[in-house]
Amino acid sequence: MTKEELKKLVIDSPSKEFYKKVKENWDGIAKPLNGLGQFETMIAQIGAITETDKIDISKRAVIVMCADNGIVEEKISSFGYEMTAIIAEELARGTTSVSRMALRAGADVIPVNIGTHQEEEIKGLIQRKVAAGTKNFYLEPAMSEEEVLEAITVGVDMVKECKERGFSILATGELGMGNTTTSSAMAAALLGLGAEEVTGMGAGLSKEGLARKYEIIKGALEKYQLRKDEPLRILGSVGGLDLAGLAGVFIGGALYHIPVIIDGVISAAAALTAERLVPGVKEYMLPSHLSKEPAAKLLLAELGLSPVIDASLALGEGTGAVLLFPMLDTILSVYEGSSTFQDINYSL
Ligand SMILES: O=C(O)c1ccc[n+]([C@@H]2O[C@H](COP(=O)([O-])O)[C@@H](O)[C@H]2O)c1
Ligand SMILES: Cc1cc2nc[nH]c2cc1C
Repeated sequence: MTKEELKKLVIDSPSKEFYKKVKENWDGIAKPLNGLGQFETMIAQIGAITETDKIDISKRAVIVMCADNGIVEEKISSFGYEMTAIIAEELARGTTSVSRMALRAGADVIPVNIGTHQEEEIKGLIQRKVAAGTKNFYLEPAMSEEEVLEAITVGVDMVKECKERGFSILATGELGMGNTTTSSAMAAALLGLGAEEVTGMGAGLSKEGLARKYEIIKGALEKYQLRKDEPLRILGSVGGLDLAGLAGVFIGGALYHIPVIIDGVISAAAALTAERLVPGVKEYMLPSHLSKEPAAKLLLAELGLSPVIDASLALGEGTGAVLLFPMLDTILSVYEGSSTFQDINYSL
């Protein structure tokens, strides 16, 4: 996709008619009005996106974008390129946290190599490598504009393929050491905040490590002088291939009318980037959990979304997003099978 094609994308609003129809179905169920709170509106939103009041989210997947970040060379993470490769292999084997959770939740795992550092192919991952990791953004921009656009296109295309394969809902996930630094830097730029307001411990850091992470992000923000309204330049300067790919997944969800679940801080940074790139995309997003990373809350608030799980998760891979599936299943069992006021011969 070119920059011009991206700019020209127009997103239709999800169907107001089906939103209303689903809400009316909820209101007919013999329970307190809006008793299932935000879950009722989530189901209505899914109905509006998929244009039906017969909600079916049985064919589901989590897309896990795997990539490396050159910024790990600045020791902002306790782990380096080797750990991305190790966990990516585990992902391919089905032995990572998200693999286990997806298995239980009835979701397929779609692991995508959008840019790991090693030259060798990681078997079992879908090969969509845009580059062998990004550049160290403390020294030079992480990616060229062409790379950013190519990574966004990978994400959009993955959703197109999922649509063709009959998936009706998608969760987002990622894997890549250093990506809480890229996400924090992006959050600071997108929200106009300082490094200390948005930066957390990532996958675990010492006190000194955290202080260095602040300094690196602060230095980059000074270096690039990013404005809130230039999402493409923000991605290229301090972002990552996983983030750009996930922004593409959110855009793809809106284009192909598939609800896309946001995961943790990296996914949330990609979600806000997608909305800034193509306004209207956020209507196709579902929040899941509130990551322990401080930027997550700020990013979700900017999108006007409130997560339903608050459990200090800080794992990534799409684990929090996958956790929403069994919750939605439980809620749908009420939507599909509960007695209505009519069934109990009660008129409101
Ligand atoms: O999703 C989150 O909110 C999240 C929070 C903390 C850590 N992570 C995961 O940990 C890795 C990044 O941690 P770090 O410290 O290397 O930036 C990456 O693989 C993420 O999937 C993810
Ligand atoms: C072991 C490990 C597993 C992960 N999964 C996602 N990010 C990760 C980071 C680490 C360090």
